[in-house]
Amino acid sequence: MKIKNIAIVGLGALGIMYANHFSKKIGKENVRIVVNENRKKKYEEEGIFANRQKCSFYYVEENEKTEPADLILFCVKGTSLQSGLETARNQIGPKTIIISVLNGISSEEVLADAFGKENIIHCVSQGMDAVRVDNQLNYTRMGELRIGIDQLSKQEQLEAVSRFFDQTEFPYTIEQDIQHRIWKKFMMNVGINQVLMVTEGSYGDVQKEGSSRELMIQAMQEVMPIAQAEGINLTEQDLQDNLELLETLSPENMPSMRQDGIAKRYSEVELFAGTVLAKAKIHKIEAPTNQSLYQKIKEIEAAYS
Ligand SMILES: NC(=O)C1=CN([C@@H]2O[C@H](COP(=O)(O)OP(=O)(O)OC[C@H]3O[C@@H](n4cnc5c(N)ncnc54)[C@H](OP(=O)(O)O)[C@@H]3O)[C@@H](O)[C@H]2O)C=CC1
Ligand SMILES: CC(C)(CO)C(=O)C(=O)O
Repeated sequence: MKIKNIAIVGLGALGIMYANHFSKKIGKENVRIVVNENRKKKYEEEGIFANRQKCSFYYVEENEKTEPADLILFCVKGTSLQSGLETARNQIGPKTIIISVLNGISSEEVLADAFGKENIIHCVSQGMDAVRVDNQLNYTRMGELRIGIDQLSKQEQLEAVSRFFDQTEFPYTIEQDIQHRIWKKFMMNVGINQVLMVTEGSYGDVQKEGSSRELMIQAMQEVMPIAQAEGINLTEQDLQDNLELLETLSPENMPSMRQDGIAKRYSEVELFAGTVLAKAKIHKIEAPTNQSLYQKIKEIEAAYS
């Protein structure tokens, strides 16, 4: 199994970064950006820029019948995953390997329900400082994808992805326990993303001691007993590791959810506090900080004009 082409659904902060990288490495004709007619028109008219350089991308319309892609990357927000599934449908065949870079703990399940679980490689994207405003993406750190499999039968697909990433000099790490990694990142997002959306802050505000940092840590701590109840051994050490990773981010940058707040886009709160609260209820665990963040974020969104 050799990956020769890929499809990308969602040309936002991460989608632009990955599309730009792979287009340069394997030729833009092998990197399909799957879009509807309106998005294609907009992207072609306005252009897409990565670090102020105009990108050259190959757009494929979602209703076009083509050969299935060898690999597809889902780079939409959780709020658009359902529409992303429809956009992707014509790109996915029985051998297409599927990767979701979405935050949260549920996108792989949603994709498995739609396309089967056989070809899904689990993934976490982390360590980037990508900031997108409209068609302009800026970043200094591309971060990496952490990938892994939930069953041994997927070893061949994992190896194919690994060879492709090596060939294209794409940063990645193979995780032995990908579920743990996904929950660890989830804990981080539950803290950083939600608190900085509510406080309208940037990473610098939670890198120093103070009320924002305290709130962030409280929100993260509430994830731990829930993870334990779900059979994931998330510990205080994982929280400390997340705090260390946070130190590496540029103080003036901000997480994707704060970028949503600025752009008055509906956020991924359902992937974060929404999920924490749903699971807390099942396991009869208190999560007051997430309850309060959930309400505040919903109030912010209700005030969008
Ligand atoms: N930004 C970051 O630094 C990081 C983000 N993540 C996660 O990665 C995921 C993607 O985030 P991010 O890149 O910031 O998201 P963005 O909001 O920047 O981009 C999402 C893009 O998907 C497009 N889109 C939505 N629906 C469709 C569709 N049906 N077909 C094609 N395109 C579609 C949107 O277009 P339109 O605007 O027209 O709706 C938008 O351009 C999220 O889950 C996020 O939490 C993870 C780590 C870091
Ligand atoms: C970890 C962080 C905060 C930045 O990489 C992220 O995942 C996001 O912005 O959604």
